[in-house]
Order: sequence, then C-alpha cells, then structure tokens
Amino acid sequence: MTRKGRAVTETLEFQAETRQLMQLMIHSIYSNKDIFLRELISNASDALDKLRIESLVDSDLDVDRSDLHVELASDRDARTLTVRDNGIGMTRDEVVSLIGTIAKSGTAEMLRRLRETEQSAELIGQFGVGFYSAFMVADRVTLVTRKAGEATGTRWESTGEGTYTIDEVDDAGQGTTVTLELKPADDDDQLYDYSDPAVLRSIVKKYSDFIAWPIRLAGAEEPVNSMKALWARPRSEVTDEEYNEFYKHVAHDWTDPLEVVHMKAEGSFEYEALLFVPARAPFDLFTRDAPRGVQLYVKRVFIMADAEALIPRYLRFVKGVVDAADLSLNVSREILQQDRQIQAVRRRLVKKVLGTLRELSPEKYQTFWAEFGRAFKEGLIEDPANRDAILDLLSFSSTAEEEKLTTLREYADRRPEGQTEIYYLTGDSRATIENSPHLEAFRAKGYEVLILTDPIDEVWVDQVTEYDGIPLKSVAKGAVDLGSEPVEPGAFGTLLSWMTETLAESVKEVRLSSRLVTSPACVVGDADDLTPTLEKMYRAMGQPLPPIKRILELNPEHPLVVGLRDAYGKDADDPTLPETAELLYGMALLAEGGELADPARFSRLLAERLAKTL
Ligand SMILES: Nc1ncnc2c1ncn2[C@@H]1O[C@H](COP(=O)(O)OP(=O)(O)OP(=O)(O)O)[C@@H](O)[C@H]1O
Repeated sequence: MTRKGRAVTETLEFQAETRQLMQLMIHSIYSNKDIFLRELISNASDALDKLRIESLVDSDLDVDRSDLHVELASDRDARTLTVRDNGIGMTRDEVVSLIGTIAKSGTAEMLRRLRETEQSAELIGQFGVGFYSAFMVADRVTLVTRKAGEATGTRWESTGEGTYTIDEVDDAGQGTTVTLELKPADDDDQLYDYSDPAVLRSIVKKYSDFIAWPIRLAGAEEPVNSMKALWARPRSEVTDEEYNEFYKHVAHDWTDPLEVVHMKAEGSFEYEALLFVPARAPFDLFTRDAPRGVQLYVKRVFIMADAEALIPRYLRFVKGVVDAADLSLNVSREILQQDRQIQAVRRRLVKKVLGTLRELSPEKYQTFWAEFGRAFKEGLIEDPANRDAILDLLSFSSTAEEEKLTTLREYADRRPEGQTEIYYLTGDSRATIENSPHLEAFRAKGYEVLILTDPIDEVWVDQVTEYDGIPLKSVAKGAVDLGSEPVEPGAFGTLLSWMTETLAESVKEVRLSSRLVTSPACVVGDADDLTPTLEKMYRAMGQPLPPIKRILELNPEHPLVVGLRDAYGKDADDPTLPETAELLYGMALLAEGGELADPARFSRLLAERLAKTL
C-alpha cells in the first residue's frame, strides 16, 4: 500500500488452514526435503508457460520474452538460495490470495482427515502444498514478484509462523524471485546443503530434467536440465523414475503413478500422449469443480492445463500430456470442444486408457478400483459407446462372499444352471441390503445377488439393461420368476383386493409374492419405477415428482398373512384389521431400510398391539 509515495509494510495473518498446513510442513512430515526445489521450479515453469501464452493472446503486453528461464543462485556464506523466474508474476492481491490462503475447496475436510489419520504425509501429498514446502528447508522465505504488464512489484516475507508481511517494491524485475534463508544442513535429517551448486544440480537432474524451460545455475550458460520432452522419447529410453517425476510435475501429486500410458499416433493428425493413472484419488474427485483433463501441448509448447475436451469426465483422474502437431497455438477451449480431430483423439485415448486398465495386474486393478471405481462407473452413463468395455472393468460386492468383489464375468460364469439373469439390489449399505426381505427366495435358491450401494448405482442400473446378453435385473422390481410355480391369488383373492383398497394411499397394489421365504411382506417397484433412493435424490435436487406408489407383496406361507386372511374371512368389518394391514406395510418398509411416513403412528399402533399380548 502506498501513501504519498511511501511504501507501507502490512502484516497479515495466514488463514487458519494455511497455518496448520505450514506447521505440518515445517515439522516435517516428509523425510525427503529435496522436493521443495522441485515444487519451486514447477511453479516457476508454470509461470513461464503462462507468460508465453499471455503474450500470445495480448501482443501489446509489455514483457521481455527473449530469454525465459529459471535461475538458481546460492550464497554459501549467507546460506541463501534464490529461485528466480522471469515469468508471469503475481499482483499484490494474487500474492495474498494465492500464497497467503489455500483457496482450494475441501481444505477443511482435508485437515480433519489429516488430524484423524496416521498417514498425514500421504494425505497431504494429495493436497499438494507446493510453495509452502520451502519452509521445510528455510527459516525465512522472501518472495518478490511483479505481474507482467504492471509497473510495481510486491514483496512477501514470512518465517512461516502465523503471519507474513506484504510490501510494495519499485524496482522488481520481470517475474518472481523466491529467496530462502536456509536452515543449517543436517544430513541425518535429510536436510542437505542447498547452497551447494553440486547439490542443486543433482536435485534438478533428478526431479526436473524434463522441464521445458532452461534451468540455469547463476553465472552458467548451460542449462542443468536436458529439457527433453519425455513424451517425445521412445518408451524404451525413459526410466520409471523419469516417468514418476514427470507425473508428479503434471499431476501435482507426491506419489508415484499406478500406470503409464505412452503412445504416439501417426497419420493425418499426429500427436503424442503420455498419460498416467494415479495411485491415489485426489480429495476433490467428487467436487463439482474438480479439475479434469490433461495438459495440451502443440509441438512441445504448453498450451493449456486441464484440456477437458481430451478426456471424458468419468476418466477425470487420468493425468498427463497430449502433444498435437497440427493445432494452432491459439486454439481455445471452445474450438477444442468442437474439433472433429480432437474428438477422434479423445476416442483413441479413451480406448487406450480402458485397454490399459484391462491389462492391470490384479493388485494394481484393486488399487485402481478402490480409488477411482466410483468415478469410473459414471462412464456407464456418460460413454455408452464404450459401455461393454466399462462393464468388464467393474467390480461389485455380492451376496456370494463378504470380503471379495466380483466382476460381472465372474458372476456370469458362476451362475448355477437355470439362472438366466444377473440379479442386483441397490440400497444404502451392505447390511440393509443383506437383510432385505427381497433377497430371501434368491438366497434359498442359491442365486447370487450383486450389492450396489453407491448413489451412482441407482442411476446407471436404469440405463444398462444387460451384460453380454444376460439381462440385469433388480430383485426389488417387477415380478420375479425363479422357476417355481406362478403364484395365483387363490384363497387370498378377497384379502388382496380389500388390502389394495385399504392401503390405496400408500401402495398401488397388494399381491402375493414369490420372493419371500421367512418375512411376511415386502415392498417392490414396477420394472420401470424409480427406486426410493433415486426418488429421494431427485426430490433433493428439487425435481418435481408425482408421489410414487410401490407394490406390497405378501408371503402366503407366513402365519401373519394367513391369520389376517382368516380374520378377514370371519369378520370383514373388524375395526382392527385396517390397522393390521397398515402395520404389515410399515414392517415391510422397515425391513428394507426404508422410512415410514408416520413413525409415531406406527409405534403407537404397535405398542397397543403388544400391550394386548401381555
Ligand atoms: N513463481 C511463481 N510465479 C507466478 N505465480 C506463482 C509462482 N509460484 C506460485 N505462484 C502462484 O501461487 C499459486 C500457489 O502455488 P503453490 O505452489 O502453493 O500451489 P500450486 O502450484 O497451485 O499447486 P500445488 O500445491 O499442487 O503445487 C500457484 O498456483 C500460482 O498461481
């Protein structure tokens, strides 16, 4: 802030979450401190990319593009290290919002989980604390920056303990300079001497070799990094370690990827792609604005991050780079979305990723499924063209074995003779589903039922009707045909029509069931009815829906049902009978984990009945 030409230093407080994250950093949950340099260089490289793009878009922007680079300067006596770039820089407000706070959604949730678990290092890795990692090796960090096109710069300084200061600087150069006052080296603590050029050189080689901008040690002409685009090199010449480091750079992740997809397409539209399946889901995988897409390059030049046109939403966890030979450097997101060639690239990439997932070792597949399965299932709705391939990659809990998941193929192959359908039941939890009366006859027959508990399951089962020619069928919907004699109303006819009338406000029909063995009743839907969970979801989203009535099915073998029939036959006007019908319906709802419309009334009726038995 400047008043009458004099710069005033402002002291500001870190946001509470930022403070907590920084404390975690400083008290070093990472054993490997070297990576602070990778983070600072990564930021510098991003800033150079941004400057290049900005100056393409705005040709009047007053910047020097002649020698874009990153410089590392150290002073062994003063024990300082400076990381400088002549990139895009930041305005004062950006410094405050980008460096002083962590604006990412989900921060609070993330910190809660950090506090609750032992694996803070791994969790914090998902979050990426980039710039703050400087405090692992420095007692004080000073950042001087000037936004491209602006005259004055900003100085930010902090010891990482609660507050930072902000100043105005008149003579700031182009870009950003980060100066670290280094902590004393302590080899035992993997805190090396980062003022030693040899140490810096080896860290750059190890973690940042592929960075596309020259990284130079002060005073030297030659860049330390080779600047070779990793994706342009043949697969056989790239080491796993190089892939891993590159992945961490593009994905802002701290863990090694699960799998690498490296491909080159020749022909009318040439491109190279280097994609990664991460080993861990980011904490914001399911937030609405979760970043999605891969980086787009054109002939080795970075064009944009998160090019969503290249990867469908259900594969949003895939990270990496696509480098296309024949696109304009000015290509926009809108143009990409409509470009037929880009659509063809996307189809190819999807096929390649699905193929890679299919080839994963069982251990890796398990990791993939545990981390990304829920997001991946969205593909059943989003990408009907690849539905079969997606179905083949799904895993399900089932009634067959508690611990083990099953694929549809395995399920289909295990089916006993006579079972012509694949059965499933959706619900909130394994426990409610397992105890649901709908399963009884399937159990008795030895038929396995898939247990679907993710909200997305409710949605896709509506659209996917078969797997490999075998119909998929909900055990809670429609009529079931388990090969037994069809149930005829027979002696129950009058009871059923009376109950249908009595419960007309709640159900559309009362009929006999062929799926019950031990329970007296259950509630089922018609084949094309919404399930109660889906109905609740739609209503929560504000969708107007007419009331949805389901069907009450009675077990003609159950003493309660038989007793009710006989009582009705004896005295159809008995005033307690409608209440019995209501109780029966309530019990059926409770048994499937459903909600009663009027729980207080239900429990009063039940209490009255119980009192009579004492
Ligand atoms: N050298 C720099 N030049 C310009 N802007 C920078 C620079 N360093 C950091 N920033 C800005 O500050 C933001 C926060 O940086 P930080 O390293 O904390 O996180 P990040 O790079 O966004 O992501 P991650 O935490 O995953 O590394 C960056 O996104 C960028 O906008």
